[in-house]
Amino acid sequence: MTSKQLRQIRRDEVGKHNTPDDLWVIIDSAVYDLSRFKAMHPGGLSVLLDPEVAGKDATEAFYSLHRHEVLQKPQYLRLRVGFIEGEKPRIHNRIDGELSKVPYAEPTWLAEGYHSPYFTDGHRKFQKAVRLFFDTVVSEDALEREADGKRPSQSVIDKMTELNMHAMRMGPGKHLQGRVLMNGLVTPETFDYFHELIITQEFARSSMRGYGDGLLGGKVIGLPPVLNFGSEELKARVVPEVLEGKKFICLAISEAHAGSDVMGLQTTAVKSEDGKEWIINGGKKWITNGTFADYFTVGCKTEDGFTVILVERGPGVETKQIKTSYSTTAGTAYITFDNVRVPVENTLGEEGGGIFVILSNFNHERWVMCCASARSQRSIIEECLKWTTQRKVFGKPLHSQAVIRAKIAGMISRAESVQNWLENITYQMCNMSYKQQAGKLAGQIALLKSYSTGCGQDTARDAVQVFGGRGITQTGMGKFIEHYHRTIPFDALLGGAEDVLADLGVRQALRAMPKDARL
Ligand code: HEM
Repeated sequence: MTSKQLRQIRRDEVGKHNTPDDLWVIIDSAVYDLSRFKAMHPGGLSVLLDPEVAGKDATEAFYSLHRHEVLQKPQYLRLRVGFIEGEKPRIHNRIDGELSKVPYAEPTWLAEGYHSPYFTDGHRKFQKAVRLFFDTVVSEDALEREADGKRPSQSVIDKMTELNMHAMRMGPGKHLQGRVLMNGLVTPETFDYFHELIITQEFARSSMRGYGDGLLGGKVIGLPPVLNFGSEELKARVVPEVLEGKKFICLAISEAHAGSDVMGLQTTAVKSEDGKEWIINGGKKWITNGTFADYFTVGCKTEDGFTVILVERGPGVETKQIKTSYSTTAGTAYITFDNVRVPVENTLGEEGGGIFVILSNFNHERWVMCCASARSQRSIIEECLKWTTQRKVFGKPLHSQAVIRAKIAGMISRAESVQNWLENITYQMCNMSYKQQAGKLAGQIALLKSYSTGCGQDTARDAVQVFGGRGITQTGMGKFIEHYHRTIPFDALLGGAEDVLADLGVRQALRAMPKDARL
């Protein structure tokens, strides 16, 4: 039935349909005929026959138990028979491309009436376009792939290519030259780290963690060594097809034996007798996008120490799926290299200089993770504020409990502090060379990464308390809380474990201590 055929109905007329065989309810001004659906209702029959529900306005009861999206599903939309005379539905969830009006659901630079020293109107227009793109093109695929565990659809990757989004996700730089970015909303010369932050944060807003990584997270960390340390010939061959979403790349460093301890890696690369090839043997574990990658940026033990080499999928390369806390859409892999022969021209940076290649990659990688972490925490706050408003306990909204408000206060304070520190660091990045960033920001970024994922873990724990059993249920009201709580430990590991990073930040500070400083 189309909306044109829906009737205008008086409230007293609805009241007459209050029996098991003739059962209507009002939800947000719309009238639903549940007569045939009642037996299939996942929440059971008796709740629908309650005298406060059957033939009555059940808006409040409905929203304390269901997400708005339930009513948007075609099979339930069909139950709608009309609208109450003179009334219009008012309730909505996220509106495509629009900013949320829920307090703290947006960072202050986007919230009405607030100001920012960092973001311009150009950034705001860019954000609007990116959000609309994600809401209308990516979100649905994110939900579907997260559910079926398949990699993100090629159609989404291709649409991102049309906007040059894969290239923009690599940050500002030469790789943007000659490209039309976001239909011309920003030029390659003016694209800065704040634009990149916007893309990453809009991305994280989908709250589908496995999909987020599946949507070429491997490229964000695996391609920079090629861009920054590959030969011109290698770059000309590899970079365009990766930035066009035709081939996929991942970063393969961690192993079953070693993670943060990069120098303890055991995959070896030995030169062939004629010196023209590397022969690689070993295994890599927890490699994001590894199951579908065509290229692997591999950390190897070599005669001179540690060397990074680009390996192409071919004989001797085998990838197997690893099931982690999040969905297999991320393509997390266990990879084995069995006498894999690679031309020495695929060496990235100096032979034996791999640690420099990896370290120089870490700052940007961790900063990207901070962007995502700050945004994910905000989405959880939005969920908690909505839930505690619509959920009634002891006849009052859940937020009438001081303990609940105290938890939300902690969440807001953490998310705001992470975002504000992040914006400051981003501003420094915009005004520093890559080398200056390495010197001045490695410690700051490591500390922020450690701090933000720590905040995320606290927020996940508190959000579960706020949602109760729903916070550990994969469908229904708390589904995003369950997802966040299940996947947040991963954020705290990748790019360096929390404690290791915090320690790195302090060690960097100690290195910069003036020799003559005394109490
Ligand atoms: C158009 C009307 C309705 C539809 C389409 C509908 C649909 C659903 C669906 C799909 C669920 C599964 C939970 C989820 O995934 O969110 C559910 C659960 C439930 N529904 Fe409804 N429902 C409707 C009206 C109502 C009303 C009026 C009540 C009365 C209070 C009610 C009470 C419940 C309860 C108690 C549950 C179980 C909730 C839980 O497990 O937390 N439903 N409903």
